[in-house]
Amino acid sequence: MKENIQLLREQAMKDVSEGLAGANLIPEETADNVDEVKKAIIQSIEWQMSFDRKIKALKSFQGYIWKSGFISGELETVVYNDVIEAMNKWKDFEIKIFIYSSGSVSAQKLLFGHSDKGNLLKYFSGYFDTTIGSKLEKDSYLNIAKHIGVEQKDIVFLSDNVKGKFNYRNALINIMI
Ligand SMILES: CSCCC(=O)C(=O)COP(=O)(O)O
Repeated sequence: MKENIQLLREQAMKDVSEGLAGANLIPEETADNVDEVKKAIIQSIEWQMSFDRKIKALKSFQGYIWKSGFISGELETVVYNDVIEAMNKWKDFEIKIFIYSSGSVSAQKLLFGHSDKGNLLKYFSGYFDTTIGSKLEKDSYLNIAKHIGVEQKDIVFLSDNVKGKFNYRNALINIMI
């Protein structure tokens, strides 16, 4: 936990020094400022979440919270019925499903392993996170294609990213938003 808070603190210092509007510092903890530190951490996390920031400090903290939340049963992923129908259909057609997310592989497994439709990990043939490369880099998509041994033209990348910034557009894979 302390390491995750330190990452958030360092990120906050960077954000404040770069003059990002809304960024706040997280003070070092002492015997008499515990509540102030807690408040600053919550404020910083909420600010980062408000624009869905994909950065290490936030994702590490997310992984920490998710681990305790999903394992204790306090958290459960809600999955629409048609997702299960689609994945069953793809399985029947022997279409392999992989995940590539800014969330860490361990976070992906927690999320899909603890859903209201049960453990969904059986549907996935592999997991990728930004250790393969940033989602903004074309090479990440090419590396994934290499890893899974499938030609780019035979891959369909499903995304909710409507900004179209990601370089999968140049990686010659098919995209569905
Ligand atoms: C799938 S586990 C983590 C989900 C998450 O925190 C997230 O930011 C999703 O980012 P993505 O790159 O998959 O859009």
